[in-house]
Formats: sequence, structure tokens, C-alpha cells
Amino acid sequence: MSEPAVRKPAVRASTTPRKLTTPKSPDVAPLTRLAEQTLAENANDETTRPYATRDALVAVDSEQPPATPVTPLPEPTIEPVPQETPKATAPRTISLPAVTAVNSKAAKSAKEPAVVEAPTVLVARGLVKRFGHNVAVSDLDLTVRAGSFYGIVGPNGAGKTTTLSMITGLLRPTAGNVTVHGIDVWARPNEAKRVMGVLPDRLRLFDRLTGAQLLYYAGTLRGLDNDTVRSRSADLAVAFGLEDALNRLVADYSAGMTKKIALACAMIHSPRVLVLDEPFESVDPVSAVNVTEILQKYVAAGGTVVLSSHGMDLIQRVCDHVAIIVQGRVLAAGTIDEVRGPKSLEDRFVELAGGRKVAEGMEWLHNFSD
Ligand SMILES: Nc1ncnc2c1ncn2[C@@H]1O[C@H](COP(=O)(O)OP(=O)(O)OP(=O)(O)O)[C@@H](O)[C@H]1O
Repeated sequence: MSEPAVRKPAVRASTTPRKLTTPKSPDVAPLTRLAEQTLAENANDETTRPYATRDALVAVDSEQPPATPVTPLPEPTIEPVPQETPKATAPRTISLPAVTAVNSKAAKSAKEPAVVEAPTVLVARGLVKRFGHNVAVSDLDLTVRAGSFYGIVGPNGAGKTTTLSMITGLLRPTAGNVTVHGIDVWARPNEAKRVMGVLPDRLRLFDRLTGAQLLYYAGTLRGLDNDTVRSRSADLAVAFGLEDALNRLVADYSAGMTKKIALACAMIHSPRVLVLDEPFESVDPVSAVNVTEILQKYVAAGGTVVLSSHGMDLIQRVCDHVAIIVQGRVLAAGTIDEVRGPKSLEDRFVELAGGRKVAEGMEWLHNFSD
């Protein structure tokens, strides 16, 4: 079968694969190695294979298949992707509120110029989504650059999930267009989906499979061979703390475990872009730290993460860029420091989202019924 071709954009890893320091947590070491190796390998691979298919990433005990035997799925047919120069898309400047003071952390500021210089990997222009009379997303623009850790925040019902669903080819826009790595998501959805790993909101998994089977299914669907799927599944299980759960049905997983196995499925083919809708929802603090570290190293190796979250502290700490969406529109976008100005991101968010509401007329709640 001929290998599909996807044009490799210039990302930081393509020139000088960055050497990562030994991770603090031994749990994420295998995945760190995986991300580093596969991204560097992809970047240097001029035959432009969409997924890294290393023969032996990490030593795997082939004597330890998933407890429930898995019938290998037939090799999926993957359409060749024509070599194509991505359209030079001039990023539209989203007007930012005047920033009078910047309270930047040295480390964050140091990496921002590199991100700003990087090529665009995700461009959304004029996105609109109407559900009947309800306009969920209204003329929304978004530009994400390679190697960026991009946060999307907004109040409930702001249109974050709707936006991410349109970006990832899961929900057809009423108007507008999206390109990922120069590929028009809605004109060439199969090609666009190959370069993305997606964690949708309220994802319905095939939960009558075990975790191992689900990972196997995800990896095989993405065109990985048996050995690679097994080795990566083992790495991902360790990284997400799911080793002991791999042989249990996903239906019996807790909410956080389900989120983590879905996240693992999104990452197994080492995509260039990860689009994650509320990846930390229900995830315990220790796992959240591990997941964050994995994503940070993925970004450091040249990957791009776009995630939505209600965790302002997390976004401020982890992301280099943020967009605040309110009522389906981007009200502010840019580096974290540009958007928040002299305030905390949370205060800026609350201000843009309409301010805090003072709860009045709730005296009945203080007169207990018993
Ligand atoms: N399938 C649908 N049919 C009708 N309306 C929808 C549908 N999906 C979303 N909406 C509406 O679109 C708007 C945006 O919803 P969306 O789920 O994108 O918000 P969100 O920012 O992700 O919210 P949250 O933070 O609560 O997850 C809401 O008014 C919602 O009711």
C-alpha cells in the first residue's frame, strides 16, 4: 500500500529537534521519548508520512498482549494526499484591548517570540454556526501557530465546543472555513483529520471494549501496525496511570479514566495537532499534572495543542496563547500577557464575560425546609 503523503510544515522540531531533559516524573518518560522520537522523525522524513510508524519505539514484551484477544482489523485504506503548497493565509489581526502593563514571567516571555514566528497550523475564518434561530458561533476567526499551546476559554454556552467541533470536521459550519496545516477541513476532511488528534466533548466511546482494545482500535484505524500500537498503548497506559485498567471494559471506567483513555486514543498516532475539548474535566490533580507535562513536552518537540478549559489558572500557567470567546465571538486573543494585561486572566475573563452577577432574592435558600 502506498504511503499517504502529507506536506510537512516547518515546525521548530524540523530544523533542530529539541533535546528534552529527563522528565521529573518517571511515569511520563516513555511517552516523552515517544513524542520526541516520533515528532523528530516525522520532521526529518521527507517522504512525508502522516503518522510515525517506528518499528521499535520502546522495548515491548511481545508476550503480553491484552488479556482479551483482539482480532486485528483489516488494514484501512488511506487515500494518498496530494502534495500541495499551503495557501499563504494572511492572519487577520484580532483587535485586542489596550494593554497598559505586562506582568510577564521570564520563562514564558522567552518562548513567545519563537511561537509568534512559527507558521500557522490552524486558521479559522468567518466561522458561523446557527442552530435554528440560535447563533452559537458568529463570524469567528482564530489563528494558531506551530508549537503553540493555545487555550480557548469562555463562559458556559459561549460556543467553545461548537467552534472546536467545526475546526475538527465534526460539525459542519453554517459559513466560514478552516484550514489545518494548509488543508481545508471541510473540502478535504479525511486528509485534515489525519494530522489531528481530537478529544471531543461528551465523546461516546465504544465502551464495551477494554481500554487495551480501544487503544488498539484507535491505533489501527490510524494506520499503525500491530507492534507499534502495542508499544504505544503500553507507553500511554503508563503515562496516564491506566496500566491496571487496560483489561477492564471502558464502560466500567470512572469519568476521569474515561477522559484519559480518550485522550490516549487521540494521541496514539502522534498527530501534529491536538485539539482537546476540556481535557482536564474530571481528571484528578496528579493525573492532570502528568497530562500537562506530556502536552508541554509534545509542544516543546514541535506539536501544537489547542484546548478548551474552564481552568483559568491552568490556562494562564500552561498556555502561551489564549482566546476568550463570549456569545460566539472572539473578544480577545493573543499571548496570555497581551490578553490579560495587568490583571489575572480570570479577572480579564470575568470582565469580558459581563462581570460578576450579584446574587439577590435568594433568601428562601437560607430558610431551611426542615
Ligand atoms: N446540537 C445543538 N443543537 C442546538 N443548539 C446547540 C447544539 N449544540 C450547541 N448548541 C447551542 O450552542 C451554544 C454554544 O454551545 P457550546 O456547547 O458550543 O458552548 P460551550 O462554550 O462549549 O459551553 P460549555 O462551557 O458549557 O461546555 C449554546 O447556546 C448551546 O445551547
